[in-house]
Amino acid sequence: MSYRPLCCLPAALMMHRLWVSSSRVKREAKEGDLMVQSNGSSSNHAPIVGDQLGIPSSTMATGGTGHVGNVTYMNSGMLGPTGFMQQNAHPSTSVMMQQQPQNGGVSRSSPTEMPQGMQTMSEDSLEMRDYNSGVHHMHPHQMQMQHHMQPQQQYNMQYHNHQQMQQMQHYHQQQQQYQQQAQHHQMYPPQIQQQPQQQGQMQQPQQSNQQQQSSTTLQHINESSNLSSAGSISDREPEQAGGTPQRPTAPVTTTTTEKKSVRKRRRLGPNDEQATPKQERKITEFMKVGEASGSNVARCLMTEYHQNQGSPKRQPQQNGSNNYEPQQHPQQQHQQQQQQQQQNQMSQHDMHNSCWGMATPSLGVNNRGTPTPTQQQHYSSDSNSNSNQSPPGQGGNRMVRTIDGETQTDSSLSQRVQNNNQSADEIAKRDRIIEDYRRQIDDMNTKQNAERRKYEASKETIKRLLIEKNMIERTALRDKISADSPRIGCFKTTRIGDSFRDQWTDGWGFAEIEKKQEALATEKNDINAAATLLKKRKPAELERKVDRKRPQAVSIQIQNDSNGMQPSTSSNSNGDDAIFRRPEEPKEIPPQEYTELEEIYRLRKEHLRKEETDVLMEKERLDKERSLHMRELKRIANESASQFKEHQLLHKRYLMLNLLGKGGFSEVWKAFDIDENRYVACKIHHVNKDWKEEKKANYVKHAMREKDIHKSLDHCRIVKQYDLLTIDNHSFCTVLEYVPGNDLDFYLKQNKSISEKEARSIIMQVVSALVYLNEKSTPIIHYDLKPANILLESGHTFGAIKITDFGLSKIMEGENDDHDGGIELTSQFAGTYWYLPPETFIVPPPKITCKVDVWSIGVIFYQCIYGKKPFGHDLTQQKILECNTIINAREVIFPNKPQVSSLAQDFIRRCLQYRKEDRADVFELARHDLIRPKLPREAKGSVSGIPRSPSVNREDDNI
Ligand SMILES: Nc1ncnc2c1ncn2[C@@H]1O[C@H](COP(=O)(O)OP(=O)(O)OP(=O)(O)O)[C@@H](O)[C@H]1O
Repeated sequence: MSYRPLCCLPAALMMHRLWVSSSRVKREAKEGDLMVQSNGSSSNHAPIVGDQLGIPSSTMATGGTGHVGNVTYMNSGMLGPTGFMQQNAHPSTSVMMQQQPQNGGVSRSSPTEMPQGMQTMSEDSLEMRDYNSGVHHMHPHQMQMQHHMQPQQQYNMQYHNHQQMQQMQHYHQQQQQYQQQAQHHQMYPPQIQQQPQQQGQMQQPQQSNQQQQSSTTLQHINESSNLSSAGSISDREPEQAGGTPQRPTAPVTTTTTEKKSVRKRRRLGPNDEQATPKQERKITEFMKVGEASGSNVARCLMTEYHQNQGSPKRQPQQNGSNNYEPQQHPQQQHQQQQQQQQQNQMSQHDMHNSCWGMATPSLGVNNRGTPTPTQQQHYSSDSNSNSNQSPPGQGGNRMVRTIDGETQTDSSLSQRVQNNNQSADEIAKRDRIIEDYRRQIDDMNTKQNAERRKYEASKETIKRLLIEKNMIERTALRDKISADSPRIGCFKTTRIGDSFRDQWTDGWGFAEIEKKQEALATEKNDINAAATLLKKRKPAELERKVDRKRPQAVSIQIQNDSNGMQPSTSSNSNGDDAIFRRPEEPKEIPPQEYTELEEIYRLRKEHLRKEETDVLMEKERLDKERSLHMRELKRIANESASQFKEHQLLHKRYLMLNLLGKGGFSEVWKAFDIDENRYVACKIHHVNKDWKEEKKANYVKHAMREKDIHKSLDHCRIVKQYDLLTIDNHSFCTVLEYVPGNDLDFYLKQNKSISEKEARSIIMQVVSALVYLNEKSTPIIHYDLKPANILLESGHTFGAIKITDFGLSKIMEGENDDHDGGIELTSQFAGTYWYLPPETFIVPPPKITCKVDVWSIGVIFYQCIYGKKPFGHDLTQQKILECNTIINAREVIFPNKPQVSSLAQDFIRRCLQYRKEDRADVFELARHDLIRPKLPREAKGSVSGIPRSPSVNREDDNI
């Protein structure tokens, strides 16, 4: 950048610089650091000013600050007399006017400063001249600031830069025009003088009342040919030293100020004023000056100056600046403006003086590069508190005091130094706070990492413990199975023809029971025989008493028995006996002995009956054990053969524990979800690699449909589906809610049948789930309802149930599907035939509806109560198909035992109607008296709009 003496600058260029400096002024004013640029740490400002003004830096620097003050005075002197600065611009702006950026006046304050400067200069056209950059050029100092800024601060500044880009572009173009004109004429052409006014009118119409002042100012600028000599600090000095023109307004009462200015110039020496400013100065150097300096006095005065100027744009937020000052409330602004207007005429002169007086320090502030916007904001806050909130009168007094002599200037200098120190303290304090925050963040991160490690460790521990527990359980189970196998039995591989098959062989427990039963039977026979013989030996006296016509053979038999002889077959004797041998007639025994023996035999028979019952119960138990044992043996065999037996962790989440069961194409594993900390059932679907592609596709299609249907269901009587995982190319897994108990099929195998009450409880819950399925916008047919798909939560039949396995489910959707008429049956002969209705066996099948499930409910209810299926109980699936068993199942027949209520029978009958049109639907079942909610007597029959079922008399409801 090049810097030209102010005296050589055209007015337009000076205007531009005024704007540039005004933006500095804003920052100065906010920071209130009049002497910032005097800080030796940033030498780029002071030398520039000194050189430009012909004042050596060394001379200017008074304690590192005085030269700035001088420079500012000089600048003020340059402009002050014109009245321009008095009215419109902060005196410090004159310093900026001396800067001649090489890029054609592109040099400007940072956008973050600019708005404030604009506010300061907004009363005339000056501010517009700085917005003539077609491209945003970051002020070097701003760049430097950004370099030192925190990222967030940089972002803020860049953000504001961006906001002001377009506005700046317009001004920049104008600036270039002015510069070109100024270079041509080297004088102050009239059009340039007028231009700012016009622009001011365009850009700041609210400031039109100050245009006259601007014109005056320009005129004074023209008249100020000896700008370089006007190197005074305040507006008063130029009047003295430079012989500058009079102020058009406020009466000149600047004696004190002028004296001060003169004294200051004298201190600087004559050469200072005459020194030719250097041309080559970097704006960055300028900006660096006074980085750490600040002055509350200047800030205060500056603020008051602006208040007295009545600029409504004083608020930094209005122009998107970097929030150097807190935004003032509009009402507060208005009040201040009113106060300022009232006092304006009275204190205008003083104000102007004070403005010029504060110009010097404000230059320092202007050129002072505060380290961060945050700091600037802080300073501005101070400034605000010192100025904006102070009564104008007080501000005026302060200004007067400030300009009241050199002693006072010295004191203000020391105050500025003090403020600088305070600023440094503030910065240090903020650094400490930032450091504290950093430390806190680091601590939190460390804690978070530790927590994460702990969490991972807990998961690992849970996993390890679960595996350990499972291994123990597995071992215990296998040990038990091994121990039970000899007693209960086991599968033995035997050769049958050419092939080998696993055949079941009962263990010794069954043999023992057989032996017991045989022994009991023998004993029973013996007792019966002895009792018969005893009767034959019954004494005559007793005989006569009882029956005088008693056959003699009986007494003979009793006699033989008492003699230890086997009873003869005399009772069966025929003619042959009489020919070959005639048995001896049993001798009669004494009545006492007969009575005793008779009692003994009777008691022994009773005992035998009890023993027989016990043995039978034992056999039943053993049978149950055997079915459980057989299932466990199969399960263990399947588990051992499974690829998931080694406690795999599916998707880093599901720990496979043990196999629950194996279906046609799937295996269900109990697993533990270590993310959710709950047990789940993982149903793993396998696609056989050897299948044809078509079959594979069909299987996957069904599995996907099951998944899609199941995941949309949310009912307490339906097993929930949590997740779907892909395991490999041939298998995937659906993660289901784990139901700890057995399924109803296993329970019925164990217990044959259950009570009607328990059966009704189960059926009630199943109907509830079916109502849910049928109330959906697209109803769902389960199609595979059977005891194996009803899970008993508690493991017995007097608890909650959940239905599962939607592998064959059908959704009643699509254009061709009529919800009432039904849907096409696409997979005929799939499912379990005992539980499917007749229409599903008809070829071609008619449309099916939810009444398929209703038929299944009837079969399940019947089976639960009677312990057998109503149709084809002893038949295999194949036989049922061959014999058309279900197609011929026109009427259900109820056994006499166990006794079942007519309500239950009616319910079953409504389910097992041959024609689906005659059969009840799910909603009718829900309304059936058997399972509908029991309500108070008066409300019966009219609850929920569901009419009471008329078919059955509730008197029978004695289940
Ligand atoms: N969510 C679950 N919670 C607990 N056990 C379950 C769960 N789902 C299924 N099981 C059990 O897993 C075993 C196998 O279930 P699956 O549904 O595969 O059997 P299936 O119905 O006999 O087979 P298929 O699906 O071929 O008809 C059954 O014993 C069943 O009780």
